[in-house]
Amino acid sequence: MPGLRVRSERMELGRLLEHADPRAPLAVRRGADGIVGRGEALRLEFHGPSRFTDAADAWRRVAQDALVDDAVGVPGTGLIAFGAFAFDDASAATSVLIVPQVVVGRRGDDEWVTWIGDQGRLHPTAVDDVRVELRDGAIDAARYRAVVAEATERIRAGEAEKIVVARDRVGQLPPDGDVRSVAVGLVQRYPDAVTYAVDGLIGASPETLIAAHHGHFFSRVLAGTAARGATPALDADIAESLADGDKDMREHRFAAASAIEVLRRLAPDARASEPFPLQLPNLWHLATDITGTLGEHSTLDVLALLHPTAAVAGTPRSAALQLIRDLEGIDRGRYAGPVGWIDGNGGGEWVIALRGADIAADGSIRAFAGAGIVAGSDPDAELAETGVKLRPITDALADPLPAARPETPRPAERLPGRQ
Ligand SMILES: C=C(O[C@H]1C=CC=C(C(=O)O)[C@@H]1O)C(=O)O
Repeated sequence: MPGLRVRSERMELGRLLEHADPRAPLAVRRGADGIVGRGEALRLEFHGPSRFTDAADAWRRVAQDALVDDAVGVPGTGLIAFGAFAFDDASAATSVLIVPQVVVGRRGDDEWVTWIGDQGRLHPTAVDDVRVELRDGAIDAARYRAVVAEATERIRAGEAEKIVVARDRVGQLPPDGDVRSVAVGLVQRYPDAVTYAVDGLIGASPETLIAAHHGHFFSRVLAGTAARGATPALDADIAESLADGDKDMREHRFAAASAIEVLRRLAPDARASEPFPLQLPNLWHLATDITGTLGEHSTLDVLALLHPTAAVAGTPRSAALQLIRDLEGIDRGRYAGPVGWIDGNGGGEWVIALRGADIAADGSIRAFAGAGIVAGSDPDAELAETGVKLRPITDALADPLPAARPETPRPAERLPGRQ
């Protein structure tokens, strides 16, 4: 196959998401910045345990053969692919790398368009509203409480120290529903999160698995959660007690340790912050930031080792993965897998596909949210926590284009025992 011809040039753009395909948007956005793609110049699919290493090898070949003329030269210009990967080695879900026919992007003051091949056209169209209500999926509230109780039993029995178990909600996109409006709603409400839309997977993730540019990387591990307080004083107390709390800190340390261990193997100079409370519009998380020098490693090579961290699987990893299969009893698909983009040098940005949903080709929607279970976890509290975590995608589907950003959390969503 002849190499892809890629050309990036500066161009003034309007609203980025208006350039995406309404039914199949490709986007990775944080606030005003981000990249948006349209069309497919190349689509590569992967399955099974070797999906990351197969993707890394295939991508190296594509990048080697590409003819790139990049007059802009900032992260996100030149050859890029959007990607989304299944959570579990045994998943039936397809993992993909998609090179669009056209990419538009903005980073600070830089705005550009990238043409891949000669089929791409700019075709901005106004974003339409779409409204979808989610309902119970395979794991309803009662079943989730039972799953959490069973997970704590298994932990007591010594089968694992931490298990992240999830529940699902489902819905149906109307024919010709404009999926871009969901992304717009997420960008508006969660400007500091990464809004992703790749091959039907859509959400606003606060958790960066690996972002690497010019050999330097950043990773943010999140685990340990509390809903926001209704007043500033309560909110400050909640953040403080989250950082002082034994259960959440244990839950966090398992996740941070799993990422630090892998990243130090790849980058001996990797440095980790102390855990700190991170404020999101709907909740607090405990966060650890890790930075260092990645050298020549492709971000896909990193994903092969780093995924799944104990923020989404558990500790020890293989025992937790088997327990997740047994206890949840459904295929997570691409929920909690890596989603993001990669450039021709292997740099890019991958977040964990959290706070979102997967929309299948027939319009069926499945949203997931999970919680880390350790000794002492309470089923009611974990159910409430997953309710708060489902809120970004639930709200974006129910009311994608709010006139103004909403703020304080709804009282019904406050987590038991915290306020
Ligand atoms: C598994 C999810 O969140 C993870 C990330 C942050 C905090 C988490 C927690 O406190 O349990 C989870 O580890 C999810 O949002 O579905």
